[in-house]
Amino acid sequence: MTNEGWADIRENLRTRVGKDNYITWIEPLKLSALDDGVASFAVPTTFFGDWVSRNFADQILHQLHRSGAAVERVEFVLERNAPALPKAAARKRAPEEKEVPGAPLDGRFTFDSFVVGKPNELAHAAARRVAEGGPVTFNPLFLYGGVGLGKTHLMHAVAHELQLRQPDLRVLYLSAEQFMYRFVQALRERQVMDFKELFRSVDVLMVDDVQFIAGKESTQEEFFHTFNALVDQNKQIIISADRAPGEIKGLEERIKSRLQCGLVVDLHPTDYELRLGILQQKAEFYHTQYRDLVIAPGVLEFLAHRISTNVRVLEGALTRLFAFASLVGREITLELTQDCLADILRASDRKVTIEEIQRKVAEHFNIRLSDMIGPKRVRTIARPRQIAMYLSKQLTSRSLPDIGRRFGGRDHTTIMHGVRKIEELMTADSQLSDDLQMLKRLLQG
Ligand SMILES: Nc1ncnc2c1ncn2[C@@H]1O[C@H](COP(=O)(O)OP(=O)(O)OP(=O)(O)O)[C@@H](O)[C@H]1O
Repeated sequence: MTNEGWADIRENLRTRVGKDNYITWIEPLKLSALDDGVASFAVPTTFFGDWVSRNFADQILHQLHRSGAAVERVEFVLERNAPALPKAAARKRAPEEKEVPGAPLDGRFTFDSFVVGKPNELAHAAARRVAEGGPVTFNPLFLYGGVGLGKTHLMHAVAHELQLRQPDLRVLYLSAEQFMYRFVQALRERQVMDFKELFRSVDVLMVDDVQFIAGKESTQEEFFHTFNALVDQNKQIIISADRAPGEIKGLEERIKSRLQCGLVVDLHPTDYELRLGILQQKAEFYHTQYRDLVIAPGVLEFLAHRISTNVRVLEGALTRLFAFASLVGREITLELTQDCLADILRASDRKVTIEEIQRKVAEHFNIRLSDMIGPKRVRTIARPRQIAMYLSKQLTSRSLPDIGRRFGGRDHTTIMHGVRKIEELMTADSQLSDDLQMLKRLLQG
């Protein structure tokens, strides 16, 4: 195989790893040798080689296999050490194949790089089961959870794994938005039959962020038929959304009920241990990149504690921290972390809302949420209401009139009275002060 042959194969990787990854990591690779089943690629730096090896080696190998090359292993060698490829090497043509035109998969989103903890263990186990590619046991697998909790990561991991285990499987991953876009395009170009045929011919269909089609009638209709056709053929479907099927407003009832037919699992917000695990994994990786950087004890723990919004923010913070520390050539201390990430840390300070406070307090005292804003004056209701007023003053930056408005339009003097009452009682009543401590802990995460 020549570098020209490699260039053809490389093109197939473009759709799999995404444009950005392709330009950064795949395009610069030069095939330098193909001997004894080992394909050697010349890379500009050791870090570059490490990264490509960790993230894309499997896919490169897979594509080489598909092209018919007799390769068992790929390796990445520094450019200056790399042997030159003989110019006259034979070239094998890639067999004609009908590709399933899905969205690109991110090569970094694999099961290996997914850290499992209590909040995501069920979703991970379900995704793993599907990735094994055995008989379809639950259809669809419906994954849901808040922003940046790993839904897309898990879906891509399933797709990678399936493609590795069963290269001939037609796996189609795309977002609901892309599904709609393609459908509209097919309508416009009068190619709806082709569209239907394509979507009904896949073995595994993955649709990310399905909430997007809520309220879009004809797209929903088409999605419904595609869904049914695939389920009828016993083809696996994986769907993700930001909330449970029943809670997606604007989604037709018949779709909601179909989506609930299989296994519905949620990714819970991360807990401290999971965040720390993710940070440790990423830091370990960065160490291979910035070998001289020292990270002081306690820094990762500090970040895991302070940044509880989502994993994407956590990752961004660590990337910035390592890049910054390597630029200034200093140890990553707590102080440097606080300086470098001041904006992220500020934005991540947990913001508690009055509604959340009312809900938690109502739950804690076993009263109705509506009583928080209602007129009842009996003590069993009035006292929790005052506690909620007190916590609203303490934990949010809202003014008294503003808090009053959220407590059923009460006057700011009523709120002030409530706050003072609790301050007074709290010094003498240890039960009350325990309740307050616990509620604060619950609310502040
Ligand atoms: N458990 C985990 N282990 C390692 N990385 C994770 C984990 N969970 C999330 N991430 C990382 O966090 C980032 C965001 O994850 P992902 O894109 O999968 O989120 P999402 O749930 O699809 O969010 P959105 O709803 O915004 O699309 C990714 O870089 C992903 O690799």
